Amino acid sequence: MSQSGGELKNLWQILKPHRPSKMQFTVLSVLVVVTTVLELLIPWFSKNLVDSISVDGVAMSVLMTLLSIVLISAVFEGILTWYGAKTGERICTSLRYSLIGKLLFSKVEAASDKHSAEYATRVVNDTLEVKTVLATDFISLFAGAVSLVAVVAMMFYLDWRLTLVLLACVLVGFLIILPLSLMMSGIGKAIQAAQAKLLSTLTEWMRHHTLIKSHNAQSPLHQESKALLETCMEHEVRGAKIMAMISPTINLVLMMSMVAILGFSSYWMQQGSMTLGTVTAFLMYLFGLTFPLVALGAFFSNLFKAAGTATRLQDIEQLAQEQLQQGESVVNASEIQIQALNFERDEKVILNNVSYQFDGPGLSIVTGESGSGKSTLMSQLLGFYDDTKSAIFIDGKRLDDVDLYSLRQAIAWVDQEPKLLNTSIKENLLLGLSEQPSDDAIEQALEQVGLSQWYEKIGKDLEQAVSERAQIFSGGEKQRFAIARALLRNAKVLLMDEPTSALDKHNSTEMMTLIRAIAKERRVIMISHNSAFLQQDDDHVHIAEGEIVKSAA
Ligand SMILES: Nc1ncnc2c1ncn2[C@@H]1O[C@H](COP(=O)(O)OP(=O)(O)OP(=O)(O)O)[C@@H](O)[C@H]1O
Repeated sequence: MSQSGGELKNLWQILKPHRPSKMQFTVLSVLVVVTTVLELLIPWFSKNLVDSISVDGVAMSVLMTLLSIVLISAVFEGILTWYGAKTGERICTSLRYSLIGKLLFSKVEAASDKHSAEYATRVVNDTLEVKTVLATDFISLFAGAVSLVAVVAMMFYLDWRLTLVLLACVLVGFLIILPLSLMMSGIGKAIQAAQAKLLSTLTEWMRHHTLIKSHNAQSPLHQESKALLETCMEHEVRGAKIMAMISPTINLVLMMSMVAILGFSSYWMQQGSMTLGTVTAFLMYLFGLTFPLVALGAFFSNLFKAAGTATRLQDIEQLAQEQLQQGESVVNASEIQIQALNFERDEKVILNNVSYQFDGPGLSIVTGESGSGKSTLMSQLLGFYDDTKSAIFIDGKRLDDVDLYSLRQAIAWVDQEPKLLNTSIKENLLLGLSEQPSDDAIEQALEQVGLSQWYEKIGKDLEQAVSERAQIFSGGEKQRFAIARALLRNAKVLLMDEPTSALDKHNSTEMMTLIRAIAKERRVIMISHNSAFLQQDDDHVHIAEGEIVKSAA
């Protein structure tokens, strides 16, 4: 199969689950047929009108009928355009929703080789190409194809000689336009790739704005953006060049047709084998052909552009998905057992034959040198990696058989640099909660983590936006906020990755007091480089080169 053929097949596979219902398709077909029939009647009645004109005047009944048809036809055309666009928009929205779901439910490692902004570009921009084809071009093509067949039939009926002249011109035009449309496929793909690169780079720069400023990197990056913009422009200009060739070609075909038709018709009129009314109707039908021909040209060029993006969208459709809410529920997570766990990536052993057990409430401190595998071990407990699930048991149930949704309700992860979404304080705190706690319960959680003063300071306004760089928090406040988020979901186990790393001595001591208080009711597994925090009763796990070398309860 040719490359374009393969891409068209991919596009169909992507769109198939989102195609319109039978009902929508029927409504659309009826609208197309009615609109086309009405449009075909206009030249026919015009012919009757022209042929009825005499020195006595014009036949009023023919004139009134013609005016009524013109009005009704305009109304139907409006309804068809609106309904077609609505159907196309629905398909595009359904496709985007499905792609966003694939991204959100994908396995941790499935999407890790791409920059996140690149996926965002694909979902928003690549689907725009698909939407153009569906919401406008397809409907135009559908209506155009029906009217093309009908117009040609009417023309044959009016005068087959003139129709043959016209068809010969159209065939020549079509053969010129088709290869140009095929060229748009490759250009479409190149434009999408260049725009995705620009967007992901810009997102990255804005995310690390302070890093860039502090390193005086603005000018070189600004220059770099020029190269990216120029690549985008080059592809766009190539696309515009092709489009610039398509439109005049269509016009040229129409002009040639017009000259040929006028020449032949004046000859046949002088011969007496054709009336003025027939020529008028024929010219009106010819005018009516412009729309289907332009629609055909636009459809093919945009279709190949959309097909070019289909492979990129299929990458998202095919991301390995995680199945949540399947298997046995985790309720307490009071016993976490790791049995001979091995974790390897890129032929490198990261965790080697790790066995350990965490029971009930209390504090476990995981120490080890940088890169020894502490965070990797903790992330195994959330069931992110299929290949290690059989080595982990929660309350006696193998992680393979456990419902991951309930597991992640029971075990909360507090990152070293707590992640905050660019939304309100409240939405950040209640992330993923199905039952919304009251504002009082939120206030209590904030008080429990020592954020009462901070809460007063922000005017107790939970709807306040948390910007991406979260300037309303200090490092320690952000950590506490993330702990409050874990407490609000009533997690039974808290995994904390170096919660004191960004804090001074005073704040570290306060944070440890808070963690110890929380560990009275829950199991807290805390990664730390600082073994000075260890107290006699603590459970201490020391990792070196992916192996547990010392543990004490
Ligand atoms: N999914 C993965 N694919 C490839 N390598 C990985 C993966 N997960 C972890 N690693 C590698 O495993 C090693 C251990 O990383 P990890 O983050 O667990 O160390 P750490 O002990 O927590 O270090 P630090 O104290 O500096 O945070 C690193 O070299 C890391 O790159």
